[in-house]
Amino acid sequence: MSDKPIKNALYYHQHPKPGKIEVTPTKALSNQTDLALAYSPGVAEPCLEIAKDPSSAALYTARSNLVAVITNGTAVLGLGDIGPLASKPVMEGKGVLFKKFGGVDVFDIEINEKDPDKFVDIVASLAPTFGGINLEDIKAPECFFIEKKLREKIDIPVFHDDQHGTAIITAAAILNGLKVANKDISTVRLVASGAGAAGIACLDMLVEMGLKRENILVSDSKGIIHDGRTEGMDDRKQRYATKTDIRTLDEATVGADIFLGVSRAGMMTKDMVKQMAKSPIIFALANPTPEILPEEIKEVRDDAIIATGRSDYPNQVNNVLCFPYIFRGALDVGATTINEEMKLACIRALSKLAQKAVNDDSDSYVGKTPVFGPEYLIPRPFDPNLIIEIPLAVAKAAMESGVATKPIKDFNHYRASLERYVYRSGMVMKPIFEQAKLTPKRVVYAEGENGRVLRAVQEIVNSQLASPILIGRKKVIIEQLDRLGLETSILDQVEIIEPDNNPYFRECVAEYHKAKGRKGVSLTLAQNYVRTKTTVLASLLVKLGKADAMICGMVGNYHRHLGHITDILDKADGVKNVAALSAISLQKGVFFFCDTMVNNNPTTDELVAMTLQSANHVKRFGITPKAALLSHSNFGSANDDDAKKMSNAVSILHEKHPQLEVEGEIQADAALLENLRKGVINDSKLNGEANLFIFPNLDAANISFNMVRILSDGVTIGPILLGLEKPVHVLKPFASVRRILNMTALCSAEQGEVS
Ligand SMILES: NC(=O)C1=CN([C@@H]2O[C@H](COP(=O)(O)OP(=O)(O)OC[C@H]3O[C@@H](n4cnc5c(N)ncnc54)[C@H](OP(=O)(O)O)[C@@H]3O)[C@@H](O)[C@H]2O)C=CC1
Ligand SMILES: CC(=O)C(=O)O
Ligand SMILES: [Mg+2]
Repeated sequence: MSDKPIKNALYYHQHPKPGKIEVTPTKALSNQTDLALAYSPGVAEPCLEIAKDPSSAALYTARSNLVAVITNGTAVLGLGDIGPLASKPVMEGKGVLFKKFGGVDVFDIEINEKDPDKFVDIVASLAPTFGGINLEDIKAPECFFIEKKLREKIDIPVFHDDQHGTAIITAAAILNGLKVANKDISTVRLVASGAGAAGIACLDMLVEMGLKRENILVSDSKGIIHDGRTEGMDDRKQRYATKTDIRTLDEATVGADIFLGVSRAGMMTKDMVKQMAKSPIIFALANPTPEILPEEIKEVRDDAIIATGRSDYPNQVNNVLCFPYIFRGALDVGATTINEEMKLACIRALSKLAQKAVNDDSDSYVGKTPVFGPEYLIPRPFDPNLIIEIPLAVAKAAMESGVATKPIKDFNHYRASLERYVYRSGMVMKPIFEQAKLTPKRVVYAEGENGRVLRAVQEIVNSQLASPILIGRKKVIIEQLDRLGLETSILDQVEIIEPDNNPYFRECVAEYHKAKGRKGVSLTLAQNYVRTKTTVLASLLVKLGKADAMICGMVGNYHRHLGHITDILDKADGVKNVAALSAISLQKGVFFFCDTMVNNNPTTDELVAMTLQSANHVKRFGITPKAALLSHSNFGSANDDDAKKMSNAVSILHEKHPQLEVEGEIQADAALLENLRKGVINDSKLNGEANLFIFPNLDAANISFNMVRILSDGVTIGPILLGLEKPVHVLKPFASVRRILNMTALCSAEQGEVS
């Protein structure tokens, strides 16, 4: 790695506050009564209940959803024994993944103790706090002893992620790789580099799946593990000590079908790759730098099936595909352990999920459906099916194998409860990103010198979400990239348009003068605007077809930007007015608000139009729109003009668009709560909870959205500008890098002609 991405990673970890996680209370503590319940005297009641019946801790505390990620820092990724303190970013990272992907709460615990007996005692003594223990990055062979002892001592699931998580994912991906290569597990020859925690566990699992022990050669830091070797051996390595004259990895790879790297960076060479069998399966899983990089393999073989542990290559074989979900399933049934049956269920579910990706029409997410094959052996970490299918399979296996203390009675209900995690994890943008990568557009950024824009552009270039065009001074952009620790090489894939040296200057001025000449803008003034107002220039580039979409608003006033844009760009065909749609992804789901930015007091017709436009946009997220036209009035309970215009708009929508689930005029609580709604009317066209709120005026929409945004910890998207001829979005000055990325993806994902 050069030091630029490293600086970027340091910035990420440092801002907006140090680290990656925090602890958030789940109960209000807002008055004297709350205080008396949460703390003394009320807190004594659950304490006494738990003292009487320990299982009631699951009812009165966070224990049953709380997992400890525990390490002593002796084998941190492939970085070696860097100690417990230095391992903390990895452990916090595991915590984030547990929470984001599986809804599991985590305390990361870094223990300064290498003695295995003492370490076991410390961890075992923590069991009352947790519903499960996830051991992480503890070196072999101590990790085997530690895990075994802990499993004997405590009756909550103990899982060593580097062993079993890695083994589960690797087994699923190798089974699928063999299917793609059309090879049989019982006859293939495998060479492993690494016989530590991950290595031995992967081999044990593959043997359980049918790989012949005699077809395996393993190498560690002392060379090939062979019969009679004594140096650096332990019981587990001994099981893979083969009768062989081969002593080096180089010799071992001749004719091998599979290479499994769970050791260190750079252990495999191109020469080794060359001498492997036809369609070799090469899993270089060391983190952060694999045993060999995919591009090096591709230089010498075009038939290799490749996986790494990283997210920037296809086939990320990483235990993140396992631990959030296996724990989710285990915790949900109160499993006392994670047993072989649960691990096998996880392997089968993972492998099936990837194989299912064959033109799968059932996928409710729009955008590219990955197709099972050499570049897609295993689901991707953001696959929303993981949180549904894996815990279901694990929970069933726990029940069938008799280790579930809280068996699930209704699996349909359980499935539905898992679906809610999909939105919690910010996966709402997934279909948009997938579509964006298929149809990347030329997106022009009016504030191309802005630091957050440049950070976003780095990711946009890396992930090929769009072809960025930056408006700004090249010299300043380079200085900014350097200051921010970003790669200046991204500029190879970015077009820069300098306002003072603009190759389209004449065309832009002519176009602007055409639009504004009869509105008091002289030719000289037009020249001045094109040179000095970057939003004007960006809009002109879109108008002239030099860019497909635009993003602005990092500096200045929203309406001033919007004014410049609407001076130049037309509305889409048939559209009367533009409007802004803002979304927020909350624990309960994703909710859309319209119009949060543009129209002060929309008319009935404008409300109808914005409901339809918003509903179309909601569908782009793979979500069925359920619209509510909100009011202070509930189905005629008030009789003023504001209530009537909402009611009239709903009548038009019911008549002309009967397929749309829409209701109103309706109060916000009745829009969200079906029971409340049913108490007023019994023929509602809206089922369940509304997710698209259309407001009677700008004040109501803007105030409500900002209130929800600040009072919740939701991920916000937007404002999405609806109704223009081209995708153009005005952000707010506080827009984060993530927001810019999301809005860029929306621009690229917009269907329609690219000029
Ligand atoms: N993609 C994924 O999901 C995962 C990847 N990993 C990666 O796998 C690697 C190993 O992790 P883990 O098993 O936990 O660590 P361990 O420390 O338990 O094992 C490391 C293994 O690598 C071997 N090794 C170290 N240096 C060399 C060398 N120069 N030549 C040959 N072998 C060497 C060690 O040999 P010896 O036994 O002689 O010390 C040992 O067998 C790491 O890079 C880690 O990031 C781990 C878990 C999950
Ligand atoms: C992924 C992981 O757990 C590791 O590399 O150690
Ligand atoms: Mg690890």
